[in-house]
Amino acid sequence: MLDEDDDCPELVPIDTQPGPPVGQIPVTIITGYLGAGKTTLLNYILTEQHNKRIAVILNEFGEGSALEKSLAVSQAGELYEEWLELRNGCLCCSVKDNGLKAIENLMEKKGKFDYILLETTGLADPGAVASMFWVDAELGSDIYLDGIVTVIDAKYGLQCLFTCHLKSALSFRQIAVADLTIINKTDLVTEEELKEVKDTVRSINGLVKIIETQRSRVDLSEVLDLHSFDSKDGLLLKSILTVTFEIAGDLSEDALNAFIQDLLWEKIFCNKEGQPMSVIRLKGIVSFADKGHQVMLQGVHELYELNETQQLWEENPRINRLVFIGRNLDKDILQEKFVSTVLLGSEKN
Ligand SMILES: Nc1nc2c(ncn2[C@@H]2O[C@H](COP(=O)(O)OP(=O)(O)OP(=O)(O)O)[C@@H](O)[C@H]2O)c(=O)[nH]1
Ligand SMILES: [Zn+2]
Repeated sequence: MLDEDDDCPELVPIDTQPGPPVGQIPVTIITGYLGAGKTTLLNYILTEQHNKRIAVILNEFGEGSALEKSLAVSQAGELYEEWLELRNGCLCCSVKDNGLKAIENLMEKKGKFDYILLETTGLADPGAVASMFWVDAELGSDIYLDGIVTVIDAKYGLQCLFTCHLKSALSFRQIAVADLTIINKTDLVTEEELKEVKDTVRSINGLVKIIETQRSRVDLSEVLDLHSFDSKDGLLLKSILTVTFEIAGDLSEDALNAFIQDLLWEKIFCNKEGQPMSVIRLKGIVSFADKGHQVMLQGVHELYELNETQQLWEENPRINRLVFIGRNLDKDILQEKFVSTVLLGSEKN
């Protein structure tokens, strides 16, 4: 719950739960199927009275501009736009990784924001976007995920939820991971139809908060600063573990590929109970002996990539930092495998 004092732009959570560290910036992911009213919601939020500097990131695929994302920033009430050129690979990972990079770049240039709103494309899986923020929080990012808001078109949104395959899977996931659902365009449906939509949402996500709107007009306090993940380990993150370790030295690139493939593809690593480890998200900075630059490891489910970064190791100690998020992970076992098979200079190399 937040202080609503108008003279106080620095809103400080006063709850007693272990919240995010002071100074971290909340991100709200706004998702929902094509045309549900996401942009309408963002515009509404930006023009409402508030004392926040809000950065909005639009991850949309406009006509012919798939390689660019528009970035609009509301500062002291005025809206200006800045175009960031972002390299764009696959929909899920590159878009969100670049999204985060864009935020970081922008903060460097323009100073910090109080709040970030990220509109995903109507075709995005918000779960994958969200996992990006968990892993970056682990790596000490300035940004934390505040909540996932899913906008639903009351008239067309769920119409074919159980008939059209692609759409249903997406809409289903968007609702399943939501902390808040906004059933929008209530002007287009009858009471009965609205109730049906609400029941469907409820059946997919029994815990989610539901708000009904026209033109996405919501009370800002219902959307921002939800702190959905501060104490959420028991819900969405249930049984999902994070393992982080740091190992000094150089790695064998071939051995690292083999290790990752065993982990992500073959799933041959098990925890002490014999359950196979399952990785949802993987990220790291690693060192290869023949490379002066740091190498970034990025993985989402079965996909991963290793890319040389601009960052030189120079005189910095070469320390590999790895973060794994997933189920049945065991730090001791993972680290032992990693050190014995991937690290150069260990017995097997
Ligand atoms: N009748 C009605 N139309 C609405 C309402 N809210 C939004 N719209 C209209 O719905 C259309 C889509 O709204 P957007 O906000 O662009 O939807 P979006 O989710 O951002 O769409 P994409 O980014 O293309 O996925 C626009 O023409 C809006 O004017 C509403 O409550 N009622
Ligand atoms: Zn939009």
